[in-house]
Amino acid sequence: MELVDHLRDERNKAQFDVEAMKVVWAGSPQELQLCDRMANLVANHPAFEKLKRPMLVRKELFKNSLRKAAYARKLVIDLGLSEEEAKWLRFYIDEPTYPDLHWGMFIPAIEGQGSEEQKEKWLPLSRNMQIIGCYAQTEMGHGSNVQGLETTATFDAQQDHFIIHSPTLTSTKWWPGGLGKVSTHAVVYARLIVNGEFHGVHGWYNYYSFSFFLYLEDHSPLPGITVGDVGLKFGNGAYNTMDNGLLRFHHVRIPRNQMLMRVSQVSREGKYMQCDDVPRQLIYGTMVSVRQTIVAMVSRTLSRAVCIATRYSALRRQHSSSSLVVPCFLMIDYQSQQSRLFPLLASAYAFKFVGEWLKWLYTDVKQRLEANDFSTLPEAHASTAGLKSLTTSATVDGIEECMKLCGGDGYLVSSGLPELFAVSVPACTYEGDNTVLMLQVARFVVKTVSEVGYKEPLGTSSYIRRLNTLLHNNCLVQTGEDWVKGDRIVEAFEARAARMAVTCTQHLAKFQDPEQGFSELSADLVEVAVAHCQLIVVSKFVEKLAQDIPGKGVKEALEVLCYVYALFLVHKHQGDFLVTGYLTPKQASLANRQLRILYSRLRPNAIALVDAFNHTDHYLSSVVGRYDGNVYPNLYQAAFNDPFNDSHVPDGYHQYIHPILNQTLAKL
Ligand SMILES: CCCCCCCCCC/C=C\CCCCCCCC(=O)SCCNC(=O)CCNC(=O)[C@H](O)C(C)(C)COP(=O)(O)OP(=O)(O)OC[C@H]1O[C@@H](n2cnc3c(N)ncnc32)[C@H](O)[C@@H]1OP(=O)(O)O
Ligand SMILES: Cc1cc2nc3c(=O)[nH]c(=O)nc-3n(C[C@H](O)[C@H](O)[C@H](O)COP(=O)(O)OP(=O)(O)OC[C@H]3O[C@@H](n4cnc5c(N)ncnc54)[C@H](O)[C@@H]3O)c2cc1C
Repeated sequence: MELVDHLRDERNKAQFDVEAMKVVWAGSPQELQLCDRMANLVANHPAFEKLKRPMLVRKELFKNSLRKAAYARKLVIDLGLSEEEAKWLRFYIDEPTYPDLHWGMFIPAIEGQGSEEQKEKWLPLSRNMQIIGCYAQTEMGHGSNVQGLETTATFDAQQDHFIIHSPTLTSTKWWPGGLGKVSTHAVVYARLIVNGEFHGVHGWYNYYSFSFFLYLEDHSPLPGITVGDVGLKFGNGAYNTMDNGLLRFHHVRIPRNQMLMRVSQVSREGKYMQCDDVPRQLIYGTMVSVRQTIVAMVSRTLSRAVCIATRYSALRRQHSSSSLVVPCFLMIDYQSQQSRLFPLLASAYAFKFVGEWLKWLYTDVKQRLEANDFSTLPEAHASTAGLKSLTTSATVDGIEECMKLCGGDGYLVSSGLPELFAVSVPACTYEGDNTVLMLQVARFVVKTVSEVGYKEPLGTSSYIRRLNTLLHNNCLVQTGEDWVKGDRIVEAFEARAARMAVTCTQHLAKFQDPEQGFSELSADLVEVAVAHCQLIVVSKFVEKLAQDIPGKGVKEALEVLCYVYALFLVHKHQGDFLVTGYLTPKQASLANRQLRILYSRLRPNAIALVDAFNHTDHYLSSVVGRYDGNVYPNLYQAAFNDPFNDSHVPDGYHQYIHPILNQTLAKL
């Protein structure tokens, strides 16, 4: 039977080579081929069916996710998949499970913080999954505040042991993924006590937390250990496939050599030593690595929501105001729909490119760290923290907007959007609360501004070198067309970021106690950080356009997306641009007018731009976002696939409805 493509007319409107755009989106022909292969492997394997997931209760859901993880492992072994292929396989299975933490945090923590000897011992076991690990840092009373961790690790020189203990209820390890039911091991963060003294006192810290490699359980917990799941989380399905756990220690003894010893060591005699050439911040290294991975992945999450909303918008018709009978307007042709949808489409591409750049930055930093060069660590910390915060917040807001853009049908689980929202929301909190991370960026920016004159700003903050120009030269835009020039756009974002940073730095200087100033100005500081991070995203998009991009019309389509992203932000934050005096109201309104023109240029390419994401229907798992656009019969069918429609008479009908109809409520 010939398949009807309900979006064919839309696809025919494309003004660029979609196959070439797929390569740009994927990053390279090899990446495209790899993702395509793994996506289809998952889509065509019955073990990875996921449509019934939201109907399962927690225990069934969890068992189902264990089954999928086991099949994934079997595929990795049977097909001899590489670590990179296995990563994409897990990604397309599209279900948070314990291997994410095992591969994403437990192994990187050992790689980053273990001594050579420890790595040699534990990494092969971990990589073969003979042990399964998690990353136990957060406690019930301390998440953002890592300095506040209360779990203790006391050295017992007599027995050459550490004694791990949870002294208070609030010191209970709380939230680590994979901890609750599955992990056999954990990297546990704790305060180190040697000879009755807290160690590692430093200018920045009252005390440090240290990481220990711990054996947790083999079916039942070891003596002195209490372990469990933190309980049901938001959303049907969603993050409930993960066993986020709780963990308490009652004077649990572990051998001394289970302290991860790259950053600091405790000798047999109980002597504490910090490696001179390794900065303390390295114990935060795993978080930097995962924040980078989140940024690398987040564009796919946003692209998925945008793909669903764009396809449905290009299918569903509404009535024109002149005729309430004949449906004529496609939803996507409403200017108001475009002004909500197209910036999200542009954001997905913008986040993809900034994610690529961040991956490059992180790879470079990692190589330097291995050679004990720590000079670019502050830049890497600020960029990973800030971009993780900016992109996850925008993505989660974007998914919610996509749900609304699909009207009532977006709210149906069969649209794929509610579960996507529920599974994504915690990304704004895990791996660092987004506000707390923005405050870290603000510290970095303010410090850079304060050091002007005696320390050269580098990398993403090098615009601060031109502070004088950015503070005093105002925008030169005279026409709408002036706004679609890369250097002009970047300069506008630089001037806004620099002016906001300088104002905040001046306000901070008025406080005698800098920490009090930082606390009182924290809301303004977050805005400074947002401006700095948006500048990074815009400038990386503009830099991408300067590269050689093959394929008919591809570069032109990307240019439109880049300016939509940038001018949307100018419009949204026009208060910043006006208050800092960089823009006049006329220039701001020219930017907005140009944005509308760009929307009309983007419109014919909209469907082709979401097709270029190359998402399978399995990955989208959305009736309204299907590739063939055959929405209505499938929407109708999906209603009857709901087990609630198995019977016309629901449980309880006879018991609770009949008494009302029969006027026999008195017998209840
Ligand atoms: C929307 C959909 C998203 C879809 C994403 C898909 C994801 C796929 C990825 C798959 C991979 C893995 C799966 C992951 C699943 C999620 C798991 C979640 C796991 C966790 O949540 S683990 C726990 C994370 N916890 C945190 O992040 C805690 C946050 N808090 C902190 O980081 C710190 O406490 C702090 C905020 C940095 C503050 O610390 P402190 O007060 O001690 O420090 P100061 O502010 O005084 O700074 C001191 C000094 O140190 C510098 N610095 C701080 N942090 C770092 C760092 N990480 N690296 C380097 N340097 C750092 C700071 O700049 C200061 O320097 P200065 O003195 O100014 O020079
Ligand atoms: C799904 C999920 C998975 C997780 N997985 C893991 C894991 O595998 N391992 C692990 O160790 N942890 C994990 N966590 C824990 C996670 O890292 C923490 O929740 C996170 O770091 C935030 O800490 P918190 O919950 O204590 O929030 P808090 O720090 O209490 O923050 C609460 C509020 O206070 C504000 N706030 C806090 N501090 C400041 C400040 N200094 N200035 C201004 N505002 C502030 C925040 O912005 C936020 O609005 C996970 C969490 C979730 C939700």
